[in-house]
Amino acid sequence: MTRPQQPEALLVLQDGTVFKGFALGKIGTAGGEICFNTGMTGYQEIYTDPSYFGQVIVNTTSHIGNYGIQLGAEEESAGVKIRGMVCNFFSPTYSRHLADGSLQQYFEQANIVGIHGIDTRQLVRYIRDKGVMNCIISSVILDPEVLFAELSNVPDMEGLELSSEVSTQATYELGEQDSRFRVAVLDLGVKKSIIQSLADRGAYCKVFPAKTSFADLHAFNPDGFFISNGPGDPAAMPYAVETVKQALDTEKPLFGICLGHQILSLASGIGTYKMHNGHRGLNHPVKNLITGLCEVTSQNHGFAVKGDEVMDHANVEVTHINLNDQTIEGIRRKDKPAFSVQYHPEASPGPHDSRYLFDDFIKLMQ
Ligand SMILES: N[C@@H](CCC(=O)O)C(=O)O
Repeated sequence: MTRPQQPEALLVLQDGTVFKGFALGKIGTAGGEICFNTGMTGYQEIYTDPSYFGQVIVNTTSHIGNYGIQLGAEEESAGVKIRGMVCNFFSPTYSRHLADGSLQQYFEQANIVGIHGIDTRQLVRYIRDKGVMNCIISSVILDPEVLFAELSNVPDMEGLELSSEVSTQATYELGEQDSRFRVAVLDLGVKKSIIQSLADRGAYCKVFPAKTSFADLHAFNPDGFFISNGPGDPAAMPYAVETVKQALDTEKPLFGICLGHQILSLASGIGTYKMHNGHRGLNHPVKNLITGLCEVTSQNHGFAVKGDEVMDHANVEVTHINLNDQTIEGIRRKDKPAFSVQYHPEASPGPHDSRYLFDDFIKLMQ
């Protein structure tokens, strides 16, 4: 049996390096920041995580698509958020009785352009050494020079505010209305499983658009504030920093995850920076400095908070560090009931070692 001819595709990096492969998903052209995720599973949760908005994801696990997709259950938001996808082996067919369809159809419907047949080991080693950069994929422009010229239209992630593009437009509520705790969730690109993790612990959550004023959050009369994950550069979000500063003044508990951690840091006077390469995967070792225990964590971030500025801060203490590169993974305020982590305790996908952080937030509200 001969295999059907597959359409060709090109991947061009910002420094001009060209990779040749085959088209997947929608036939077209897409550019964004190229990032690699080392997770072995959970591709649909990754593609629908709003924190990946504007990024082209390289999956280092070699088989993608083989278990299909599930609508709802494995979506972290309403639909695909990544800009493009790169993998080694892409399976257009799938095998799982619970699946609702193929990843190929899912990407076609969401207009997601991808490329497969790429030696992702070579690609990842390359971008790991050179550092994060933009890229462009196309299955219609097959001249590398023409494609390279198109790359100049792809914006740099540094300085980019993206939360308002993925945040909810209208408020909504989750959980039981007569719950003991009311949580105001600032949606900077929140993952569904985070709100679910709060609701599962008895919190009645009201989710607000990214640019909601503090006065509107406060009018909900919350027992605590939650500042979500999300895409883009935290330094380009003075509006969220201002909201968090005012929330801190209430002396009510505040918990931030990933982008929310970076915003709490900025609101506390600690700067952020763009990393050489982000952390994206499901097995990043983190040490909890309070308990002395290590947790294996799910991560997705390209920015981080400045370690020296945390260490020198009179009112902020480091609670968690990354055991691979000693970057800051968690902080807490000494003078306020506020804490945050750079990684993703809700996992989805990933290990569940860090779910205790949601319990800690609930305890703080008690
Ligand atoms: N956009 C931020 C935060 C990501 C997140 O919240 O998941 C970063 O890349 O560092």
